[in-house]
Amino acid sequence: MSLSDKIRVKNLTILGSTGSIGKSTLGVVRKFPDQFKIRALAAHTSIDALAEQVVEFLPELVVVRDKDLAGKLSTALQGASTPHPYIMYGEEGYQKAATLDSVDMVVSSMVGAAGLLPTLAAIRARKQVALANKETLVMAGALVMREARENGVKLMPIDSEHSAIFQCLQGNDRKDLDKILLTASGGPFRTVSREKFESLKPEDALSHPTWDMGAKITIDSSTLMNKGLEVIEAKWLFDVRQQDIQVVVHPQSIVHSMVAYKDGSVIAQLGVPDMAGAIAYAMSYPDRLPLGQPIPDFFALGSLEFFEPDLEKFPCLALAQQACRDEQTYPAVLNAANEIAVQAFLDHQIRFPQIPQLIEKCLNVHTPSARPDLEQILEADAWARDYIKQAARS
Ligand SMILES: NC(=O)C1=CN([C@@H]2O[C@H](COP(=O)(O)OP(=O)(O)OC[C@H]3O[C@@H](n4cnc5c(N)ncnc54)[C@H](OP(=O)(O)O)[C@@H]3O)[C@@H](O)[C@H]2O)C=CC1
Ligand SMILES: CC(=O)[C@@H](O)[C@H](O)COP(=O)(O)O
Ligand SMILES: [Mn+2]
Repeated sequence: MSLSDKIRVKNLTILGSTGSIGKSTLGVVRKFPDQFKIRALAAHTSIDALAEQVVEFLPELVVVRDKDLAGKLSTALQGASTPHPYIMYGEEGYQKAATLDSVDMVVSSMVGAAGLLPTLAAIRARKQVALANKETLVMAGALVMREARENGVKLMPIDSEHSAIFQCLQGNDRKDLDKILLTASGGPFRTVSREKFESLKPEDALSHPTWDMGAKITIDSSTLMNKGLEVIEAKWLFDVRQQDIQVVVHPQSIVHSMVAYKDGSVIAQLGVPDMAGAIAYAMSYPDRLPLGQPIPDFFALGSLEFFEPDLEKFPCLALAQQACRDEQTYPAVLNAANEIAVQAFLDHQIRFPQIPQLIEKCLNVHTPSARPDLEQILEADAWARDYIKQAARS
C-alpha cells in the first residue's frame, strides 16, 4: 500500500495564508495534493496574493480584515473561471474559518496576538492544530494548554526549535529528561558592538542571517525577544520550567534544538534552515513526507559553533525569561508591549535600544492578575498596548 493510499485527505484551514509560514504551508500542499485539501484561507490585507491563492487552491471560505477588503477580494475574483468562495471578514470570519465542519486541521500562522482567539476557537472545536503563532502560548499558555487537554487536542509545533524538541523527545521517557537546549541564531547584531545599537535602522534588523521570515519575527530575532518568546512557548508545550530551558546561540541555524537526558546523552535535530520541514512534520505526523529537501552539506559547513547568549547586550531575552518565571499576566504584557514597540521601531518612531527599555518600564508598572482568565489576559494586552503607544510618543 502506498503512503497516499494509507492516508485520507486532510482538510485544512490556514490562518495567515499570505504570510511567510502560510505560503510555505501552501507549498507543502502544492507538493502533496492527494494528501491535503484547502478548505479555508484567512489573511488580513494582502488581497492580490490571497486572490491568487483562491484561484489555485479553491477554498470554500476566505476571510479578510474588513468589509471593504472583502469587497475588493470579490472584485479581484470576478474574472476567475474557478468557483467563487464564501467571503467573510473580521474576528467572526477568522473564528468561522478555524471551526468549519469540513476542516480537520487548522494551521495557526497569523502574526501576533490576533492569532489567540481563532486558535482557541479551533481547540474548542476539537480541530487538530499546527501551531506557528507562538504569541498564542506566550499570552495565554496555561489557559490554552488546559483547553487543549480538556478537548483532547494535541498542539503540533511548527516553530523550528519546538518541532526539533518534539522530535528529540520521541521514543524517550519524560522522567529521563534533564534539560532543553533551545538554539538561537543570535540574529544580525550578534557581532555588532552595543555602542552601535543607537544608530541601527529597521532595514539593518530586517536582514536575518539565516532565515527568511515576516517582519515582526525578524525584528524579534534581532533583539533576541524571539528566543524569549520561544522559551515561554517551550515551557507550555513541553511542561518544563524556565530554568530547564537553556538558550544556546548557534549562528549556522543547522541544529534546530536539542534535548539533554539525565545519562548525559544529548539528542539534536538538524536540517537546513527552511520551514518546510517543520511545517510538513506538523501536518503529517507521525509520517514523514518525501519533501525533497537537501540535507545539510556538512563538508561545506566545516564547523558548527555554539555560544552563550549575552543578556546585557540583548535585555529582551532576560525580560522574557523573567516574565516566564513570574507568569500571571506578565507574559501577555511582555508580548503586547513588544508588538507595539517593534511596530514603533519599524515606523522610525523609536530607536532600537528603546525596544527593551519601553518593555521593561511597562512590565515594571504592570499590576498583574494571578491565574488570569481570557478576559483578564485581553485586558492586560490592551493596557500594555496603550502604555507603549503613549510612552513611544513621549
Ligand atoms: N516565518 C517563519 O519562518 C516563522 C514564523 N513563526 C511564527 O509564525 C507566525 C507568522 O509569522 P510569519 O509568517 O513570519 O508572519 P508574516 O508577517 O509573514 O505573515 C503574517 C500573516 O498574518 C496575517 N495577519 C497579520 N496581521 C493580522 C491580523 N491582525 N489579523 C489576522 N491576520 C493577520 C497576514 O495577512 P496579510 O499579509 O494579508 O496582511 C499574514 O497572512 C508568527 O507568530 C511567527 O512568530 C514561527 C517560526 C518561524
Ligand atoms: C525559523 C524559526 O523558527 C524562527 O523562530 C527562527 O528561530 C528565528 O531565528 P532566531 O534563532 O534568530 O530567533
Ligand atoms: Mn523559531
